Amino acid sequence: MIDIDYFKKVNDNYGHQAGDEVLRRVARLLQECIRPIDCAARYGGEEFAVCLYKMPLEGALLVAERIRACVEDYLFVVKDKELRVTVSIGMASFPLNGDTPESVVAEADQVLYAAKRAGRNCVLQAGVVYSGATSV
Ligand SMILES: Nc1nc2c(ncn2[C@@H]2O[C@H](COP(=O)(O)OP(=O)(O)OP(=O)(O)O)[C@@H](O)[C@H]2O)c(=O)[nH]1
Repeated sequence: MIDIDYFKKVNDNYGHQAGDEVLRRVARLLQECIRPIDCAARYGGEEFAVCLYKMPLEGALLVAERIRACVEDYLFVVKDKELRVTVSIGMASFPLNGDTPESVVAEADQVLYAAKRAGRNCVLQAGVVYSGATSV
């Protein structure tokens, strides 16, 4: 699960249409970071879900870190204004962290909120320290 950090500030500072454009651009960045067989979807609001098919955990962590860094490095240009955003990412693996789609998503959501509490702009997987963030 992937959530844009402090997205309310984007709306407040640049307007709702700029926020919409950032959402569209983040969606495209996600697509560019995954394989055609994988799936990226908007889950709601400023939250996205990425499903990596038959991906070992080490590989999934690399993809998640690539997504985090890709968004961090991207310069968004909206109505002649430049802005940057970051994302927090919570990872869960099937069947390690849940044996149904619902339980894996719920676990990823929990870890995502731990990533927010850990300071944002980081990738967390339950029990794994990554990107300098605090472990859950
Ligand atoms: N422009 C735009 N804004 C949206 C859309 N859906 C949700 N939002 C906004 O996303 C913002 C989410 O704000 P919060 O839930 O407070 O989270 P945040 O500001 O991203 O802060 P953290 O998640 O805690 O880092 C709200 O201001 C919503 O109005 C959308 O489709 N377009």
